[in-house]
Amino acid sequence: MTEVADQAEQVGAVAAAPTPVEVYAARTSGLRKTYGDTAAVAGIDLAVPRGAVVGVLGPNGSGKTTTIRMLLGLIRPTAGSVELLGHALPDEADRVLPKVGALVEGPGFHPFLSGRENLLRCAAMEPNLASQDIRSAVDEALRRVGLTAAADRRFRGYSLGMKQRLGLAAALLVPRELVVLDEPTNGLDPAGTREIRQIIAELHAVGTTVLVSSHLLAEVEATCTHVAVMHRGTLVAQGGLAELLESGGPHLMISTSDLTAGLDALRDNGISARVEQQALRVDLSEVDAPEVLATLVRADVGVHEARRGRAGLEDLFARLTEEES
Ligand SMILES: Nc1ncnc2c1ncn2[C@@H]1O[C@H](COP(=O)(O)OP(=O)(O)OP(=O)(O)O)[C@@H](O)[C@H]1O
Repeated sequence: MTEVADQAEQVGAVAAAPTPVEVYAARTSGLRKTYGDTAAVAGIDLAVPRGAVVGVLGPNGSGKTTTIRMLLGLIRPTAGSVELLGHALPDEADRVLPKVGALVEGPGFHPFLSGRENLLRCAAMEPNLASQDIRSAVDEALRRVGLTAAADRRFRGYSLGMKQRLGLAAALLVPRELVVLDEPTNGLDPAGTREIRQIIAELHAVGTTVLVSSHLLAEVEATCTHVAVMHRGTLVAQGGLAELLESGGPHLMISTSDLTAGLDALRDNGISARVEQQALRVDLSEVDAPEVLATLVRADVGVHEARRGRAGLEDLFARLTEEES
């Protein structure tokens, strides 16, 4: 497992002077939540580096939402601790939560008020927003999520995607140091999904840390600098996306004149291979590329092209969360 914590600890050690806690926007230690006999989250040490865009991935029921709710102080952990922007939760919640924007399931908007009216109510509760700035902050947040035209319609009539956008607008009412988004693309069409990607990129560009849970691996691969993979309430991997993908191991994709003959030749020589996208795919963790090619040539299998590939996030995710059965 590639540990972000290790890297961050090293950064802290080299920098020496600043408080090491500043390396993280969020950190948990032994964080656990049980419901009866079910451990929704089974004691995790999550480390979210400042300035990163961290994608929290995991199959249904793996504990993503429960983790996010504990991070935001919405539910109380059974055990373990949470630190946000260097402050312990829940003791220092009042100090730190105004700096954290969040989009979590079921935002409590009023169904009979318009989107704008709902946001005005949210804005009035923001301690870091002066009353004379409320109107312009609401207008800007509505514009940013593409809701200006629908701003004066009742929330009750909003589509799921519009409700998501309004939740995001509430999270973005004031500049935040950390933005936490639970499944932000839920209910959005491809254009809406692209807009969320754009908003995350904008937040990242100004140094905001973003923690985003998602089922969409391609989305995470395109937007995130780091990933945390959850499975059955545990954290099975966390770290920089590039390093984690690298740890997935390189492979060779070979186009040949005869896939079946190629597959047989490799297997006869103890090299495991499979057919993928009309090519032979050979894992290079136990054999090197020249040996693979020499084996094919010896068996008189024509090699048209051979190129090294890296495991994608989908491969990595499948490997980490495969059921043992
Ligand atoms: N309030 C609760 N009472 C009982 N069990 C719960 C409660 N909340 C969550 N769980 C259980 O805890 C586990 C983790 O749920 P959680 O919602 O955190 O997973 P998730 O990864 O967010 O799933 P999904 O991707 O489906 O949203 C599941 O088995 C779920 O049924």
